[in-house]
Amino acid sequence: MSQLQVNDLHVDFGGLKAVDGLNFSVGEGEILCLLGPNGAGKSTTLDLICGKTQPTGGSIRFEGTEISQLLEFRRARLGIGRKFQVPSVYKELTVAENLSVARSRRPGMLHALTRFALSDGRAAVPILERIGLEAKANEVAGNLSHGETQWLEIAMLIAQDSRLILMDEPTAGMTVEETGRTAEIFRSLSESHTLIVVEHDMSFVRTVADRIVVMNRGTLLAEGSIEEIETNEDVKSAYLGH
Ligand SMILES: Nc1ncnc2c1ncn2[C@@H]1O[C@H](COP(=O)(O)OP(=O)(O)OP(=O)(O)O)[C@@H](O)[C@H]1O
Repeated sequence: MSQLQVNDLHVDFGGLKAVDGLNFSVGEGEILCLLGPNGAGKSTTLDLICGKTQPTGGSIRFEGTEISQLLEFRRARLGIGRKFQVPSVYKELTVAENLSVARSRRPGMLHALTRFALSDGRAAVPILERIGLEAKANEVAGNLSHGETQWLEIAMLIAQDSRLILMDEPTAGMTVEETGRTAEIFRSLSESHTLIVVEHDMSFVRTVADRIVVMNRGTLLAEGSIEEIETNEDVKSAYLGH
């Protein structure tokens, strides 16, 4: 059964149909890359899934629950995490402290830090090992490189128990080495997490994607493997048309 099912999804911004009858699904542990020309509705689709934007019609089911009318924080509690292009890490806190803040879903940073000191200290280690930041646990987040900051944000989503992680251009601004490391992290994460990734870097997509969904004008244009997408005539003309 699919972990996420999007059916006939719509959103209308003052007459502009940014998402217009979109259908697709994602299986547990799958890495789905969302492609499409500028303005196709990819970021808006992530906004609709995480609850940043409310749809004007259609259904989104996550692990069998209809979530399309739930507020963003409720969807986060159910296990949907969104990584934005501008990282939301606390630059003055250490890497481990950032994980502690993410782990505590209750508001209030002081509460989170106290909890970390008392009980959560060791919980951060396996997450940091997975993401390759274990040597940086006590480093202040403001000192991390661009790539490390992005990985910390992914670690924070794992720490807050996100099972479905949505990412918008995660490799933007990364060096070739950081992009390669990010691909390794994604492949390892997919053993336990589902990822939906909007990404323009086709060599990265080729490395990580289990399946690709191509959007155009708010709707699904094509879906399949990288080979199927690259030879699809509708996809070629949609990109050329822009
Ligand atoms: N909050 C909003 N209010 C009004 N229009 C919006 C809003 N968000 C997005 N749009 C419009 O909806 C359309 C789809 O935008 P979206 O950002 O989802 O496209 P995209 O496929 O992610 O494009 P890109 O690859 O350029 O980021 C665009 O025409 C955009 O201008």
